[in-house]
Amino acid sequence: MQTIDSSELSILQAVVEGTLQTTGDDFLRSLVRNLCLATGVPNGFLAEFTESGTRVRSLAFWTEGEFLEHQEWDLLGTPCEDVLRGNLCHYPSELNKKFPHEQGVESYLGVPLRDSGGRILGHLALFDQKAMPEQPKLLYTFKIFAARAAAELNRLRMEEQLRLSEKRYRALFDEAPIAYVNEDRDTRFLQANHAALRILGISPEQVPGIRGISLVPDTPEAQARLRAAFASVDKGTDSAGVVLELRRKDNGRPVWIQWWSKADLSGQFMRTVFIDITERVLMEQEQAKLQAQNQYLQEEIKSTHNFDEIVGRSPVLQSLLNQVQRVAQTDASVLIQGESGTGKELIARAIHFAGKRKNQPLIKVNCAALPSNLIESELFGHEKGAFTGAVNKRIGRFELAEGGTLFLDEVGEIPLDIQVKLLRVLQEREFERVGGQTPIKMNVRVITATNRNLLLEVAEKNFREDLFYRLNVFPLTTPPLRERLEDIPLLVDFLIGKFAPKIGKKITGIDPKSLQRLQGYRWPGNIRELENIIERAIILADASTLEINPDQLPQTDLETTPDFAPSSDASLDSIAREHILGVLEQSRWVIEGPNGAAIKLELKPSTLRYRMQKLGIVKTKQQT
Ligand SMILES: Nc1ncnc2c1ncn2[C@@H]1O[C@H](COP(=O)(O)OP(=O)(O)OP(=O)(O)O)[C@@H](O)[C@H]1O
Repeated sequence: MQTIDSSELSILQAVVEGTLQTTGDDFLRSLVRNLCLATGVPNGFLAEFTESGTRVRSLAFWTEGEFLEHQEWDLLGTPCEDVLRGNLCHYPSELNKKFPHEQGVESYLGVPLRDSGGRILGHLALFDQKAMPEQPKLLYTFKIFAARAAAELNRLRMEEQLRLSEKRYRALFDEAPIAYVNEDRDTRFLQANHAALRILGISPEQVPGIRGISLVPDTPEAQARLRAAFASVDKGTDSAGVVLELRRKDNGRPVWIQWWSKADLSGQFMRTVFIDITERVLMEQEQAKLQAQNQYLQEEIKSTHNFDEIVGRSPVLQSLLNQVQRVAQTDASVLIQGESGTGKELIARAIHFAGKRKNQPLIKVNCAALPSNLIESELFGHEKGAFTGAVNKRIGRFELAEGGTLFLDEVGEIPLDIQVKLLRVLQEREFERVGGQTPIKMNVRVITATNRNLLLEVAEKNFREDLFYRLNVFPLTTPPLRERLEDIPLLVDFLIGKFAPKIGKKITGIDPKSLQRLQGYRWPGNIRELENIIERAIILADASTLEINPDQLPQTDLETTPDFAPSSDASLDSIAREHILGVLEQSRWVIEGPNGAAIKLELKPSTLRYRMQKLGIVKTKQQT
C-alpha cells in the first residue's frame, strides 16, 4: 500500500476544503483549479462527451491562472481520444511527436471518468508546455481527484435525469385528459392538473388551499351526492365512481363530474381523479324533458278535437280572429276572457299555431284542476326530495314549454301566494325548481284564459293587480254564442259532420224548426253546450234529418244567465226571429218580389236582409 507524506496530505486537505462547500459546476471548477495548484501543472480540464460522441465539451477549464469559458473540440487525433477509449494516458514529454496537432503541448495526463455501471462519461486531464515529472505522487493525487470528479459528474447526471423524468411526469400529469387533484383529507387542493383547472374554472394561482367541497352547491341532492362520494373513497377506479354536481368557481355554472378518490400511502392525502360528464348529464336531462314532453303531448293528442276548425262567419268572431292573427305574430302576453265553452282554448291554440313558435311545444295547465299545493311544482317543477312525496325530480310545465307557449287556463284560480311567484318569473324571465337553487332561464310565451271577470277579482283582492296587467298585455274576449246566433247553422253542420260518423249515423242535416229552436235558445253553456245537444240528438236520431225537440233544450231563465251579460234583449229578438223565419219558410226563402218575404213582412228587402243578419238567420242546407 502506498503511503503519502505530509506535503501530499496538506495538498489533499486544501483540495477537499476548496470543494467542500460547492456542488455542480462550481465544484468541478474548484476541483480542476485545485488539481492544477496541487500538481503544479498550469493547465487542466474536465470534459464530457457531446451528444454526437465524437466531440467533447469542457465543464471546467483552467489555464495559466484563469478559467476559460466552455470549450468544445473534436476527439480525433488528440490524446483525449485514447483516454476516452478507457485508458489512463500519461505522456510526460514529447507529446507533439505522437499528436502533431497539439502544437506547443509537451506533456499530458488524462483519465476517464466512469459512471457506476462503468460507462465513460468524460475525462479529467492536465497538460503542460513543459515536461511533466514522472512521479507516482502526481499520479496518485491525480487519481484521487479523478475519483471525486467522477462521483460529482455522476451525481450531476442523476440529478439531470431526475429533473427530466419529473418534467416528463409533470407533463403527463398536467396534459392528461383526465382531471387529477392531490388534496388533503379536508378537500384542500395541493395540486391540480390542467384538465381539473379547466373543468372547475379555477386558475393555477387559486389551487393552493381551495376546498373541493366549496364547489358543491347547497342543495339536498348535491349534498347527498357529496356524502356518497366520501363514502366511496378508496373503492378504486374499477368502481363506477360517484356522479357529483358542482358549480364552476369562475362563473357558477353547473358542472357534472364522475369522481374517484383514494388515500395515498401516508393516509393523509387524497389522489382524486374525475372526468367531465356535464354534456352527458345535460343530454340525459334534455332526454327526460323530451320524454315528459312526449308523454304530455301523447295525452294531449288523445284529448284533442279538431282544433284547427274555428267555425263561424259572424262579424264578432271575424273581428276576434283578425286580432288573433295580429297578436300571433308577437310574443305579447295574451289574456283571453270569456264565458265557459266559448272557445278560449281554441283561440289560445290558434295564436300559438299562427305564430313563429308553432314548431315548439304548446303546453297547457288547467289551474282549476290542480290542488293549490301542487300548482307551484306543476308550473316550475321540483328537485328530488324538495318536499314530502317528491320522490323523483320533476320537470315543470314552464320547462316543458321552453321555446314555445304556456297556456294557463283558468288563471283566475291560481292562489295568491303562487300569483306572486308567477309575477316574479314573468318579470325576471327565469325561475327555480321547487327545492332547487339554480335559476333556469326561460323563453316562453304566456297565454292565459279565464271565465271569471278578472277585473272584478282584482277589485275584490282575489287577483293581484300587477299580475293582471302583466298578463293582460293584449286582451281578447271570446263572444258568447247568443251574440253570434248567426253562426249556429254553420256550427250545427260542422258538429253533425264531427259526431255523426263517430256515432255511426248518416245524418244529412237538421230540420228547419229545430234549427229555429236552437237559434232561439240562450246558450249559457255556449258552444260546449251546443256540442252536447247535437251529439245527444244524433245518438237519438231515427232519421237522416236531425230533430231537436223543445224538451231537449233546457229552459233558460234569469238564474242561468252567466257572468257576462248579453248585449241585447234575447227574448224580443227570439220572437222576431221566429216570426221572420216562419215567413221566410212560407215564401221558400225568397226575399224580394211579389211572393217574397219582404212584402209579407212589410219591410224593404234591404231592411229584411239587415234584420236577418242581425238575428243570425241563415239558410241551412235543408232549406236550400
Ligand atoms: N268557433 C268554434 N268552432 C268550432 N268549435 C268550437 C268553436 N269554439 C269552441 N268550439 C268547441 O267548443 C268546445 C269548448 O271550447 P273551449 O274548450 O275552447 O272553450 P273554453 O272557453 O276554453 O271553455 P272553458 O272556459 O270551459 O275552459 C270545444 O270542443 C271547442 O272545440
